[in-house]
Amino acid sequence: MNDMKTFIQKMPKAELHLHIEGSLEPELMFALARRNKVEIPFATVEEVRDAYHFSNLQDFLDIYYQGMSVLLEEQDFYDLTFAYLSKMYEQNVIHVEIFFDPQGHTSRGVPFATVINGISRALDEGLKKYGITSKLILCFLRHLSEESAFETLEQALPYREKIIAVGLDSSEMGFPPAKFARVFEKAKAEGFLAVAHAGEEGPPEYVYEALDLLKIDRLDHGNRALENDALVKRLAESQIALTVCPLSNYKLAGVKDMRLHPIKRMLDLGLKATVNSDDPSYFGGYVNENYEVITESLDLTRAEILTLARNGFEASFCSADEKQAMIARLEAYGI
Ligand SMILES: Nc1ncnc2[nH]cnc12
Ligand SMILES: [Zn+2]
Repeated sequence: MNDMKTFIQKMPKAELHLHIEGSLEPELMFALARRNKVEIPFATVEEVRDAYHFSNLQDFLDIYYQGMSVLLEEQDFYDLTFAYLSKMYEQNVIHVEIFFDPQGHTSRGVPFATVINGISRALDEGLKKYGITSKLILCFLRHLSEESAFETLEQALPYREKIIAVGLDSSEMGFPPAKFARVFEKAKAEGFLAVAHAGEEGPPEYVYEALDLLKIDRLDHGNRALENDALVKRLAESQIALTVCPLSNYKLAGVKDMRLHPIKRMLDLGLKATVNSDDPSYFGGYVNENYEVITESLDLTRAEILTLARNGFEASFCSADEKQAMIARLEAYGI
């Protein structure tokens, strides 16, 4: 496994499913709580880590929304994002497409501008300092109203050149994609691409809705699509990519044993699966750790690992030329 670990570490990679607020490490949470004089219900970093045991998505989300309460100033969003990019540089991740949850901040009185300016200043710096390219995806919180999503889309319009796509996240069960069909229709008309979390906990019908009603360009998670053969066939034929998050699936109890993780089956079925970390601070691993755990549990070959990495570049929202350049770097590495 050690040489596989080195192979994964050195391989050029992309990350396409990362909630920037989910990269808030306990150490930074404490530093920002102190800097901003925000009370948090933990006395030590260890206490925070001890609280990270979840039996489902909602369990996690309650702690995730509480954690982001320390983010108040533009510099906080900069520090959060730059810390993530520094980690990605160490891991040989050369391209990232990151989600942010504006409603998690505007609902606390933090202006949209503060959030996006802090994040995008760090992304610019990440390109200058590390050569990491990036795209930003605005997610609507699906447990909130359609009206709130429309308001958020309006707030985003002055920043449209900084945002490549809209997405849909938060509590899945009981909040089907159909609820946001009109918001996505408007976003697409404004020129944004679209992604949505679907089939993480929700049924295959939610994946169908994301495809047919939200007209998504990429599917976040999609694990439960495997329950429906016709849906698998459609995903395979269209080659719409799935942004799979192995450690997240394990920590949120969707997958009880990593040896049963479906990502290898997805590849065998011809699905365009990619490897991502979701909320690395909460789930115990960044991109490399996600590759490592599936490689070890599922006995993946180098060829399968390279396919997953190639899928990440192909499924990115970069131009054809940019994709080709990244794939060339991977091919040079994999030979
Ligand atoms: N895994 C996840 N699913 C849905 N919403 C999220 N927000 C942050 N992480 C999420
Ligand atoms: Zn996610």
